[in-house]
Amino acid sequence: MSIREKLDISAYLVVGPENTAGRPVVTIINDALEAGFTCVQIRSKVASARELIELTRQASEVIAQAGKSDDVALLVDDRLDVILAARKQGIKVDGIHVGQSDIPVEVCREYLGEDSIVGLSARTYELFEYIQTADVTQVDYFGAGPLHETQTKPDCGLDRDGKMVTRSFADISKLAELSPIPVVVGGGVKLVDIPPLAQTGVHGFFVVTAVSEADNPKLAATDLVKAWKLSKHKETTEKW
Ligand SMILES: Cc1ncc(COP(=O)(O)OP(=O)(O)O)c(N)n1
Ligand SMILES: Cc1ncsc1CCOP(=O)(O)O
Ligand SMILES: [Mg+2]
Repeated sequence: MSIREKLDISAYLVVGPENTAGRPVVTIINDALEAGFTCVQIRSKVASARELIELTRQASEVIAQAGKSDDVALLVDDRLDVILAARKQGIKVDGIHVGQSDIPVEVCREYLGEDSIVGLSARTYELFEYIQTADVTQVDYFGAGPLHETQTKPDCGLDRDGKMVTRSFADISKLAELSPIPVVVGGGVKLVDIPPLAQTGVHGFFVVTAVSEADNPKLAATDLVKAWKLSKHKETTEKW
């Protein structure tokens, strides 16, 4: 089974060198892997292409060292060029995450191939209509949010009138119900948000700050994974 078919976005780390309070990105990724995170995305708005390729190499190696190359997907935000260059150097990169104004998903699919993962950020305005009508034939999951305003992405959730729209748990439940593909929610997600988020029916959460800027990233990541699993377990047992 390809990693695309196995994709697990339940605990998804997004990280770049500008988010780690000076610590190496690869150390944060290692902590998250040990804690049970299931998906990793390299995202940097400041790193050069060469730096991104190197970060991707290190991330791929640390996933391999943990014996998780077939289970934990490694994606890069925005940079199709970086992924293609990394692959050319023999680095295992599993896919891309793009937003509404990035390279179109069809182009990503064409260049990356059928076994790769293509994630897409949902549009902010008229979100519910969009999620039901968007062409998702080339898309593996929607990224949605923000749950809360966040410094990591100040333009996140800006509506057409420039106003910030955060999503309530009721909105997110509706999103999970209407979306034809899995949804992962991020933007200001903290430990306290995990139990209600798990109950909405989305497939997972993504975080930058809650792990990569924590005093103890491994402990923070472990608590997030535990909270998600416990909430999901409770949901299953309560059904019976
Ligand atoms: C999992 C996930 N969801 C959403 C985003 C945001 O992507 P995008 O809209 O392209 O914005 P930037 O991250 O490029 O600023 C994401 N990266 N990951
Ligand atoms: C919504 C979003 N998309 C990419 S990064 C990001 C913000 C993540 O927020 P936080 O740093 O609070 O986890
Ligand atoms: Mg983008």
